[in-house]
Amino acid sequence: MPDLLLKVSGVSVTIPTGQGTVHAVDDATFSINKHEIFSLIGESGSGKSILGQAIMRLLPPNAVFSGKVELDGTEISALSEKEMQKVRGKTVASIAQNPYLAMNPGIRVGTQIAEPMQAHLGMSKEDSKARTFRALKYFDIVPPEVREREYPFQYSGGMLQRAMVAMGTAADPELIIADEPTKGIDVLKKRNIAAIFHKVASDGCAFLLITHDVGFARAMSDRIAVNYCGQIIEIAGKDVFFKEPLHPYSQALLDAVPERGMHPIPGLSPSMIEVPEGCRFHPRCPYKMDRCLKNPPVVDMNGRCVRCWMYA
Ligand SMILES: Nc1ncnc2c1ncn2[C@@H]1O[C@H](COP(=O)(O)OP(=O)(O)OP(=O)(O)O)[C@@H](O)[C@H]1O
Ligand code: NI
Repeated sequence: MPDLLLKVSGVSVTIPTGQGTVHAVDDATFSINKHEIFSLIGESGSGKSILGQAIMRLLPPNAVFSGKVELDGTEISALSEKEMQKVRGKTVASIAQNPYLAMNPGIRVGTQIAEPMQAHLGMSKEDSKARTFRALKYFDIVPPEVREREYPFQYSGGMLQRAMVAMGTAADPELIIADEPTKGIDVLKKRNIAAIFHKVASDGCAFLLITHDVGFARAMSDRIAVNYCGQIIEIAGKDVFFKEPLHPYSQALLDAVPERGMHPIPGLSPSMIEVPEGCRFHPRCPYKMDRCLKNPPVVDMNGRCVRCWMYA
């Protein structure tokens, strides 16, 4: 048995708004093993980021959470906010999407990297400084003694991105949640990010990658989960998934990537407030049957899961 790290069981999140209740996440169930790179893909607005926020306990204040999240045997969804603060950054860290927003422009980069080590690992200033030097060198931000003292505006975009990863990994977390790490960056920088993540992963850290960049997910992941309209509709090993996606939405999603002819998915993305009854994909599905108006079961085929009547 692989070593279980994160277990998410029946997690749902709703957010009340002036227009109605947003069903952002519905019944999310999956797990991530130690050292594993697990990607959550799916179209914009399908609830990927909210699921990441639910795990980190960083949801919008009015969001309503239910379900259970366990990390390394601890039920983190039941911790007090104070206890959760100790977990955040230490056991599970997130890497923000936009380094320009995530870094404090008025504080030296070295100080920002050292801070989580002092806060979460109780390291002395000297030790954290030595580790920061190592981290800067590790991520090719050189010379460290100069770069450490610089402010974010003195960094290039790529360097800032690497500094963000250095910040996220400074306290040696076991799991990193990276939401859209390739958003708005060019192919070359994307390769850099992939290389950095692989490097961190090979040192034993697991990843939850949240992305609608199917190519990036393919290059990075051990396993893939597909999100549609707030629900995970398929979970599979990367190779089998790309060879033979089972859920009709997964098939449509892969047909929509440039390498496969960019065939658009027919129909419109559903509302997250008035979600379709039964299978949420049925209004757009070419294989629709009568029973698709009822909630489909999650069919488990030796660890490969698909939420679809065709396989029930
Ligand atoms: N603070 C909020 N208040 C109300 N609704 C929200 C809030 N944040 C997100 N939502 C809604 O929750 C749903 C899921 O949003 P989420 O950001 O998780 O999607 P996503 O899959 O990450 O999309 P993207 O790929 O564009 O980042 C959307 O319908 C969104 O409008
Ligand atoms: Ni998002």
